[in-house]
Amino acid sequence: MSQLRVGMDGAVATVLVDRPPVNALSTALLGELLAAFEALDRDPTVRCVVLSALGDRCFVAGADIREAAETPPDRASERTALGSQLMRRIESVAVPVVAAINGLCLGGGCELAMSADLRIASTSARFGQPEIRLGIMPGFGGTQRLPRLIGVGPALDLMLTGRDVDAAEALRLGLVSRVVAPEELQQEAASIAAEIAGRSATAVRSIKAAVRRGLDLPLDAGLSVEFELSNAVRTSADAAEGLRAFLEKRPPLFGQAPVRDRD
Ligand SMILES: CCCCCCCCCCCCC/C=C/C(=O)SCCNC(=O)CCNC(=O)[C@H](O)C(C)(C)COP(=O)(O)OP(=O)(O)OC[C@H]1O[C@@H](n2cnc3c(N)ncnc32)[C@H](O)[C@@H]1OP(=O)(O)O
Repeated sequence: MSQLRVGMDGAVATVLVDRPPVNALSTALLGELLAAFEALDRDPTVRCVVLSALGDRCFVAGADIREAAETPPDRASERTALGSQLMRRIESVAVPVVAAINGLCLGGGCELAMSADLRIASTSARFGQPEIRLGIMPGFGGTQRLPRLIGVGPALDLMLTGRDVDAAEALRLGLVSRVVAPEELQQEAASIAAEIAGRSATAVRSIKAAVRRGLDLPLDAGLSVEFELSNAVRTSADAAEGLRAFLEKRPPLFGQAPVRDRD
């Protein structure tokens, strides 16, 4: 039975994890998530994705410990590789992914949240990389993404102590960009996604591409990526429409999403 609920609301796709009791990432669930994001990335009608989970107790409480304990050590790397591949694939989706963290976001769950482009949380959310408590370490990208998001010191604090932090501290650290009441979370995520989906798809995709490609580059090379993409956007039909609409004091009517040529 599927452990994901994938739906569409206009140009916004929603991916909800549904694997009680804690939405632990089993190999099967990792595979379902990978297939879902690959399908969404091929769908030109999708302009933004919201990733969340059902209920208000757990976003994702980590990789499945029970499955891990039953996994022979010589097979463990297959699960780690699949988890890491999923996080990288989410990052490479052409449109923005908004993670709406509705509860416990631990270990592989925090790594999943960090593969999204932006994260919002409910006041009941908690974040951590407690792998060290189990005698293992993050393996789905946490040691690489967490320092990039919150700095080396705070990242090592969380990974070496295994402590978790509440939503307020996650906001202060920069791990999330907004915190709202639990009952407001899904609506907040939906309105952020709808706002993004209503913008020029060409400009939205180019901004994400420039940020993602620039993260791994020296500044001058990153500026070249921005220059290339910014010029392409500037000469797009959406740019002409956007500038004209401003001068005519009316809302712009942006065009269809560009068909993505697989890189
Ligand atoms: C796990 C490693 C997998 C990879 C294989 C090894 C390769 C090594 C490389 C590692 C690469 C993987 C990268 C990711 C790793 C991880 O994510 S490790 C796991 C990180 N998460 C945690 O450590 C959280 C563990 N859970 C808890 O701390 C608590 O359960 C909770 C989430 C805070 C909830 O607590 P509480 O409300 O008290 O309920 P519990 O009774 O503890 O739990 C309820 C039931 O849920 C089960 N459960 C909880 N977490 C998990 C989980 N991560 N996987 C599977 N099952 C989980 C728990 O056992 C309870 O079940 P029952 O006893 O049957 O009721």
